[in-house]
Amino acid sequence: MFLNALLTDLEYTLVKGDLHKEAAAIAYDSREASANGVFVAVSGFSVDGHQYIDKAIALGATTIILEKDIAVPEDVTVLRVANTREALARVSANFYHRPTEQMNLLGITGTNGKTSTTYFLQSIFEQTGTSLGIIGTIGTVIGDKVFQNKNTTPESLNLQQIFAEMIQSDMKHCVMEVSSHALNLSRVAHSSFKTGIFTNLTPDHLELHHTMEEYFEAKAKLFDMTTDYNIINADDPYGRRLIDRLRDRAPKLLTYGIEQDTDIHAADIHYFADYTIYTVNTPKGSATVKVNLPGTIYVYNSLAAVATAYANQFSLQQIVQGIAAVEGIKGRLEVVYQDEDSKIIVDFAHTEDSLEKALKTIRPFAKGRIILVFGVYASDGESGTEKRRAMAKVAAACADFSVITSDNPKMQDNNLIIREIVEGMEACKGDYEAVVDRRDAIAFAINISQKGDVILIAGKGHETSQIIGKTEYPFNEAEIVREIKLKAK
Ligand SMILES: CC(=O)N[C@H]1[C@@H](OP(=O)(O)OP(=O)(O)OC[C@H]2O[C@@H](n3ccc(=O)[nH]c3=O)[C@H](O)[C@@H]2O)O[C@H](CO)[C@@H](O)[C@@H]1O[C@H](C)C(=O)N[C@@H](C)C(=O)N[C@H](CCC(=O)O)C(=O)O
Repeated sequence: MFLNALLTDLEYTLVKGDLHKEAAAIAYDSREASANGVFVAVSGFSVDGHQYIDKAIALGATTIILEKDIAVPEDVTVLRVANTREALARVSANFYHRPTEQMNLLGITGTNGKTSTTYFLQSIFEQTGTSLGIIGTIGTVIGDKVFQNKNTTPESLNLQQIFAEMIQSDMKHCVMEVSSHALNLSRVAHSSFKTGIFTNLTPDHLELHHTMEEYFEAKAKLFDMTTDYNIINADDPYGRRLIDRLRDRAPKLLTYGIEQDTDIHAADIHYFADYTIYTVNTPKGSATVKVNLPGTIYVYNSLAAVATAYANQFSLQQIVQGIAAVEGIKGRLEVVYQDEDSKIIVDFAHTEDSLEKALKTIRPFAKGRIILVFGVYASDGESGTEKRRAMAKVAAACADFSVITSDNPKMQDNNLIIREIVEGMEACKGDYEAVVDRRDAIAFAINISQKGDVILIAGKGHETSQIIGKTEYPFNEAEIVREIKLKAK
């Protein structure tokens, strides 16, 4: 592509150089720079990309987009912009010929429920033989091809490349989990969303957003980017604020919920240990929905999928068939071991709200005690301490016994993290044991369990690693449980 075409709709100042030249590739990491390419210098959280401009030039970059006053060699074109992350999104979309303008892009945001909603949706789309691409926590899915992303919502350059690959594979529909980080850091800028979906908002990522208000405003940005529908959970207090904001403006608003009077409404809900049945009422009629996952959480997540599929013109029959066809979701209240005496469940719950909901879902069907294995993943600043205490409070209130352990301590002081959870537990007079090594903690929980007990291992869900320091160790909880059980026989 020619550089001047790449710069279409980008606001910039030409510091020096020629625009009538080739722009063969784009890089935001100097180590990925290549011949005749464009290097976009990003001021990061840990380092400043501007200091790697020389390295990018050495690897062949001939155009630099920057936001600071930096001296760059003569023969290189230099463009200055106000925000390089935003510029990266613009040139990346241009480079891949604005793929989202040719597709039906659905964006889901909210603290919890994003991943399972994408899985319900994928199954509904499959009912009509329509393939739906997925970008999210579990990775990117393009037909049979599945690969991991560094982030839940990838950086704009990677994202536009994924969209282009979807278009090339004739995949015209894509559902994407849109994180608040992505919205704040322009990763999804210049992507055209047909539909935006809001699940809920509870405390998380406050090390980046500082306050719930900032976190909410980050999420709310998605609903200024949509063209066809905004789909909102009306039972969530932040959802109701969004509804008030979006009610009298385009695009169309579709609400869902159980408690409030909503467009897509669940009633007559029957909960069972492994599944849930409810009636969904829509403006076009009612149907019975069977969700093969227990608890209110999955009523909400399946409702989000019902509303989205409804907005996308699927029939109620296709919708209920699609939801019933989902047998389970990896790491979402996943029963990884069960015999006559015991049940062991792995779940991604890693916020106080999701942990409480998971424990309350299990409680009515537990014949014995609930033994919870959990930790709190590394997070910076004061919100870390608050979160550790809050998680301990939930554990003390909703589980019978807790095994406090590690969850991706990364570079943080793991003993401090565990000590603060223990302090929270002591303050609430919870029954607990601290076992630093997560594998030992799981073994301990299994060892003390008695007939009828349910063990919930919370935090990692589908994840298959434990990050200690800078090293990522393999850690597959389903396999670990089976190994421990096998040894015990
Ligand atoms: C806090 C945060 O979001 N950081 C993201 C950010 O990194 P950064 O800007 O701090 O990068 P940096 O290391 O300071 O480097 C700055 C620039 O210098 C460049 N560089 C660096 C070294 C070098 O030799 N040459 C070079 O050019 C880097 O490529 C970068 O462009 O931009 C990177 C590129 O997009 C992201 O991968 C990175 O995500 C990190 C890994 C991360 O952990 N992010 C989390 C907090 C996150 O985004 N989570 C959300 C939500 C999760 C969920 O709830 O599901 C997500 O979407 O994943």
